[in-house]
Amino acid sequence: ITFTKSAGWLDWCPEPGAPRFRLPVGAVDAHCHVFGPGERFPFAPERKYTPCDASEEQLFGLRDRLGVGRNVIVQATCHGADNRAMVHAVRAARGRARGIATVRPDVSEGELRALDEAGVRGVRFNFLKRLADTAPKDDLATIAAKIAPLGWHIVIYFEAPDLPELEDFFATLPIALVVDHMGRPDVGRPVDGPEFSNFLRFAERTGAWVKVSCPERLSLSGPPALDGERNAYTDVVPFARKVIEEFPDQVLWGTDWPHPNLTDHMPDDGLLVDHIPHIATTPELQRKLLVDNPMRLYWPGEIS
Ligand SMILES: O=C(O)/C=C(\C=C(/O)C(=O)O)C(=O)O
Repeated sequence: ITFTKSAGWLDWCPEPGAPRFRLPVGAVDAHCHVFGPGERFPFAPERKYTPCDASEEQLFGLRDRLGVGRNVIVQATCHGADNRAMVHAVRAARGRARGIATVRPDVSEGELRALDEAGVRGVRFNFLKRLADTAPKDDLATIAAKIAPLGWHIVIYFEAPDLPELEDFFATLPIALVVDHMGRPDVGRPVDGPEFSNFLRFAERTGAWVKVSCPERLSLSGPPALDGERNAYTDVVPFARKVIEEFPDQVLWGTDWPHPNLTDHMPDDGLLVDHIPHIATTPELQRKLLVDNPMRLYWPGEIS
């Protein structure tokens, strides 16, 4: 089977620059994906975009180039609930990766146990209509109840305007929550305005973990060419810095490689690493963000 990439698709950066910021040993890229390869792991018929191929070998090549130690590989919506590509990549990492799956409410206990044995530690609920048809809340609650005995958590991907309608449902879920990309705030609004304050209150209320990832998705000021500064994405910095300083023990970082559905530019992953000291401004905050927090969530048995 061959697949044609969606119109306007941007491939990931083939030669990311070496980061100036040295990641601490054992740093975890807590949000990344693999795509296919399509001829081996076909993309789902119900997908809403068709990506390029992005294999585990290429992901691990980036990991090593950036100085990352481990990965959390999140099932991409283009694969629907067919987790084979993600599971293959997690297994290929030989203990240096965990997985986040997509499952349907009729998933069996045996299927969940097999995913757990492979290194999966959670499922993702996606609320972006451009990515997937969101399952009814009853189905999501069914999935949450099924995965709770495994000690898994739920990764939630939503946009800031949708939080008020979703917040009470999220608060009823009986297991830990991990929020993708800070809940996608509108960084054109004030960081101390009602919208982001509402998000911070939600994180406080639910104890949710927060990924301070994807400045390239959220920025209105854009990549370095426009800013002229190495750290770029300067308009996202206050939001990420605020989350890190409010919840230093509940934040995670990720590259989001291979960066699906970016339209105006493709980030240099080395630049995304150089963004870190601008948002986590001390070695202690960097260590929590990059090592301590993701290890506690994904490799609790390996914390020395
Ligand atoms: O990679 C991301 O986290 C963001 C996006 C896509 C997905 O997460 C996905 O398809 O699974 C997006 O915003 O298009």
